[in-house]
Amino acid sequence: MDKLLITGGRPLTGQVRASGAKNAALPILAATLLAGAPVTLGNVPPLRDIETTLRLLRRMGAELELLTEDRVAVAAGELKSFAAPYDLVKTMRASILVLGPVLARYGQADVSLPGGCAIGARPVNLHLDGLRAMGADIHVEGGYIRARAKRLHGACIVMDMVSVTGTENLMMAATLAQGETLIENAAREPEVVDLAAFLCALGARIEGAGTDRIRVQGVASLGGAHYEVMPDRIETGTFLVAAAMTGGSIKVTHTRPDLLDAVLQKLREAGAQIESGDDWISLDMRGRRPRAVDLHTAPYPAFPTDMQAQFCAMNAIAEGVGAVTETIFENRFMHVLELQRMGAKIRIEGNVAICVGVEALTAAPVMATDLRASAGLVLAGLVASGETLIDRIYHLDRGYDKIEHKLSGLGAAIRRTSGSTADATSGAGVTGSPTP
Ligand SMILES: CC(=O)N[C@H]1[C@@H](OP(=O)(O)OP(=O)(O)OC[C@H]2O[C@@H](n3ccc(=O)[nH]c3=O)[C@H](O)[C@@H]2O)O[C@H](CO)[C@@H](O)[C@@H]1O
Ligand SMILES: C=C(OP(=O)(O)O)C(=O)O
Repeated sequence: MDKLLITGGRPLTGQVRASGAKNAALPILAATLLAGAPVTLGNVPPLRDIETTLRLLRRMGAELELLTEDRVAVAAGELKSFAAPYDLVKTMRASILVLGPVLARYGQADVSLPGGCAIGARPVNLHLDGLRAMGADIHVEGGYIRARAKRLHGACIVMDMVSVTGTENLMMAATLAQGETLIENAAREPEVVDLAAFLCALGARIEGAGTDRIRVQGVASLGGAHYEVMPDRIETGTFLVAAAMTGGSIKVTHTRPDLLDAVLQKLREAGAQIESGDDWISLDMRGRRPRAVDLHTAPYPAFPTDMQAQFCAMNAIAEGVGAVTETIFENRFMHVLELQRMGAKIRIEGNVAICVGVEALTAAPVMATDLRASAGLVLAGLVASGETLIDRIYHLDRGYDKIEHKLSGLGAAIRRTSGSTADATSGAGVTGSPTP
């Protein structure tokens, strides 16, 4: 099993390119199942989750061609299977995103329940309730969601909670439903907007994406298109926090500053000097230690839960006391236990992690428990004295494109080790390329 070995203490400097957004590419790939003609996608990040999705699409009968590392052609003319089996779904919750498209287009879908995971229970009741309101007959048996419908019809759906993939599933299903669907209390995340733009490029009629009220007029069929996936705001934010923690100065290119307002505001509070242009963000700490920040996670445009672990790592070595409140997932502080092992002074009170910053962390062997917890540990390793060994980095590979290459390009001492040996060359074992 691969691990990351990091020697802390080097300020990050230089320029790094953001990859395409995992959380936009996953629903867009699922949406290709709605397309009646071939689709090509660009800026698709080469990640483990993308590989899994491509495997799932191929298993269902889609024809895939990897044009370059980040460009893929998908022809999903006629599927031969309407099932998303457990062996693929168990590794990636986003597989639930095939439910809406397949049901809408083929009138049947059998999707394995994704189950709980390290960050919380993550039920899918809102997805199922919304599809039922659109006329689907849905049973959950043997761990599978079995959904049937002659043709979905439009409905007015008020979502009890803001759900990103819930909104995406219902919006995709509504594109081929009979009549109008109104989704109230919809997620406003930029990835929902990117998916809507892709669906509109296929011929869907969607208004209001990016607001909490999305209106979809169903059409009889969708065509094909070429589409470029938006940049990854969470990867961008992760690099910026890494620079802030190490007292560095970096520029992230091919990104979207307008999508990171809440994150940039907290970095400014921490003492970072930030500048931005249309597609770049620069951060300069001028060698200073960051100040601890208070924050609350909440749906977009508020502070993203997917950046919470990285800010916990920053608070761990910051000056002062910072309180981080997690309001989205009930169990998203797994990284705190590992940070404590590196000397962080953090205590958890309910859904708040209160951190008294220490001057330095010390390296320790630590265990990655989920995707962003892993990112938090990588950042801690970049500032800890000594060599930090991070185990179970397959979580990290789900969502970060060649993170060790990108960080070493910024001057970090980080390398991947394979299997039981801890002496592999830098970057060995990168599993980034999608292999459909
Ligand atoms: C692939 C993808 O885009 N993943 C993102 C998506 O996950 P995901 O879409 O799974 O997260 P949701 O927005 O659905 O979850 C928000 C909250 O709603 C609850 N809930 C959700 C659905 C449901 O049917 N019932 C229910 O109770 C969840 O348990 C959670 O407490 O949004 C999360 C919140 O921004 C991010 O952390 C994930 O990175
Ligand atoms: C929780 C995340 O992803 P997923 O919903 O795919 O588990 C994430 O990207 O931080």
